[in-house]
Amino acid sequence: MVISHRVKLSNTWRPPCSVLTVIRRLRCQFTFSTCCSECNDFLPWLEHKAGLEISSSLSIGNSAHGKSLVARHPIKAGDCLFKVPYNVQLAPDNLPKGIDTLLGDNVSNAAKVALLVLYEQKLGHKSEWVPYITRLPRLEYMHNTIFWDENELQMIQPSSLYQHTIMHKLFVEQEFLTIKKADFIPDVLTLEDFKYAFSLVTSRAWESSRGVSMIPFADFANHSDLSDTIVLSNEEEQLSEVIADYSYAPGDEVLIRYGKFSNARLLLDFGFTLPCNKYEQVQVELSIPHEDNLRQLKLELLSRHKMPILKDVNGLSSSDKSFALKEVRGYAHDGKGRGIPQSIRAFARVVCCTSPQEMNDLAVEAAENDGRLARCPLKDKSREIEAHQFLHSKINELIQEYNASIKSLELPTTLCMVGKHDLRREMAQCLLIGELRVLKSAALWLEHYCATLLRV
Ligand SMILES: C[S@@+](CC[C@H](N)C(=O)[O-])C[C@H]1O[C@@H](n2cnc3c(N)ncnc32)[C@H](O)[C@@H]1O
Repeated sequence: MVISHRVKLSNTWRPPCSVLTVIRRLRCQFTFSTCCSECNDFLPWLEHKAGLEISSSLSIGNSAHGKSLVARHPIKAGDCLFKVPYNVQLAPDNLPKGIDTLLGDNVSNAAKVALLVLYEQKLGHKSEWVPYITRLPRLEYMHNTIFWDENELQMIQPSSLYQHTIMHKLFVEQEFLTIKKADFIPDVLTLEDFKYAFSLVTSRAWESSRGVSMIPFADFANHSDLSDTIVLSNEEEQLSEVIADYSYAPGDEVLIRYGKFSNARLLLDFGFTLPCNKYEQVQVELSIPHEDNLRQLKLELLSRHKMPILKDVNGLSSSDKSFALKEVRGYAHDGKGRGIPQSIRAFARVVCCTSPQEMNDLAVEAAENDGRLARCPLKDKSREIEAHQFLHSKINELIQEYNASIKSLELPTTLCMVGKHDLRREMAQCLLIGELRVLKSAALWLEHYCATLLRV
């Protein structure tokens, strides 16, 4: 049995039974869902297609987050919630053979499944998947940042999600062009149709041995960062399944965890954010200043020690390096504990070197240890403080930027800011507030670290 993962795309940064506290159980289980009467015939249809029972304990409901899975009967931890065989999942090999062969490896599996969704939609009532296809959310209910207009995207400008959305858009456009070139696509198919289908895939599909699959029924489950319930792939029995980690009363919504995803990832791929996301993280980019005389030497030193720097959009080396920061909780007085990642501290130590001799000392120290550069505190305490103050100042700059953006989102809305835009503004606020929380925790940790060094 293996854990199923959400779809990974190569161009985007990416990054699904344990005991939880009673509070977590409450937050995971007791969300409000009502019965979805127009979905009553869905499970019987899928079970008939699969030729076996998929779930005896769940039904499809309506919740604040669209459709949902709801306990029909009391469920105990360890019970199987559902089993969906591979033969009723939509994967690239469901595409008509000619199309699949023509596309070959030229496009991603996600793009192939998107094409499959469009193909089945086009078949209308002739599609064998019609009960599923017609229950997929409509475009107006989707808020993945790929659908945000330029004004909306400006709201998340301080976040790396802004840049990732641009890259993601380019990627999807490229996939669309490749498919168009294969020449079997009717001209009426637009990029907008394709973006919609592609986003349905990123927000509902899972990776499996069949590539990428949409798993009907399973994909009505909503996400909670506090849930430990994940989708498993049973390769032996050729099915995807979910086992209950908690007990549920009839009417409780069953929430699963799509992955340990930050709000940036949730917003890009799924079109929503979580307040106080347990897996919040922020991407921080640092660079070696162009005016630094030792810049070239530093870049060479970093690349010799496998700390590659980012490539810019033209594929050229820039001097930026991106680091993922997670919330730092608490500060151990001895400076130990999780703190901020060693990799960003190491980078700061290199950036702050002021002579080739200092850089050489770092290289020698790396060779004498595990080969990784600048992982130990600098012997010269004041230089160690300087490196961490450099980080602190960069993080503080970001904090100012985030504060200003959050403040601007609090301004009274203009008359045209209604509905969809308000929702996206709230999501932007939620994203920035979460990332700001992470940045502030890192700044506090750095302040403690420097203050401790000054005392000893
Ligand atoms: C796999 S589908 C889940 C079923 C979906 N609610 C539906 O109506 O079909 C994922 C989508 O559900 C919504 N969703 C899931 N969990 C959510 C949450 N915790 N908060 C807000 N929206 C959520 C998002 O729109 C997301 O793209």
